[in-house]
Amino acid sequence: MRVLFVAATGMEVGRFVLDFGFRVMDAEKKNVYTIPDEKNSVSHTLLITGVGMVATAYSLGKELATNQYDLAINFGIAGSFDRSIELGDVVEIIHDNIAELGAEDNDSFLPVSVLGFGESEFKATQTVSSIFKGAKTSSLLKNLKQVRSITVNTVHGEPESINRVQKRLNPQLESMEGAAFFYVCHHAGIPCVQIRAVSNYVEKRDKDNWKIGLAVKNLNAFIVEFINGLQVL
Ligand SMILES: O=C(O)c1cccc(C(=O)CC[C@H]2O[C@@H](n3cnc4c(=O)[nH]cnc43)[C@H](O)[C@@H]2O)c1
Repeated sequence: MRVLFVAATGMEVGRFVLDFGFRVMDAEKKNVYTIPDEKNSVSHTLLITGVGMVATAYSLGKELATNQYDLAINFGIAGSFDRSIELGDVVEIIHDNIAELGAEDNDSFLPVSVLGFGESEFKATQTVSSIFKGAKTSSLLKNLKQVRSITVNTVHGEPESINRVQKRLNPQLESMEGAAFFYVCHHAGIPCVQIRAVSNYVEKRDKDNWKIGLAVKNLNAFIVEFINGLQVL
């Protein structure tokens, strides 16, 4: 099984890279790390795309143009609108939306689907529980909360715009890459999942409230279990 791990920044993948010895194999591709297992039966690749939808679509499209994978997993940190999710919690995004893709029309927003120019809503095509169904795996891989997210170019940080997007789409999370990842995977026909750890609540911007360290630690613990779980499938 070939798995492509996709993250926006090196900051989000620290322990994961060290533990498994991912290495840059091609000097021309400094954002692509690989590690075959001893039996070469599972070949993992890690792609660091850069932050945002444009960087994600470019890097992922380029990688998938010349390589085949059985599964792609997008992982990173995210902001939460939903206060029942604790900072540091790891969740699975099963529905994502390119929230700003459309047109303003007086007081309403017309999504790109209504304009007749395509889709802005995407679903994960796999779930973690379906991947590990029937396998003896860590409890971290079980009972993962499934949530709905939006993907934005501008991180929400003002009460007025936060209220507006909550009224329109009622998202639980937001990131800057997730829906672009789903978009590319759908078009390339690659099964895809998205895992994120909550680093902050979506609120008036105050970086002192963010728990990036905790989110990255929990996210990496999850990914380590995910890779270990793949070995016993
Ligand atoms: O300094 C800032 O204001 C700031 C705002 C958003 C994100 C950052 C980062 O350093 C992380 C970028 C990375 O994290 C994801 N992320 C984390 N929290 C959020 C959020 O509340 N809304 C959207 N994206 C978020 C995002 O996917 C980026 O890849 C700094």
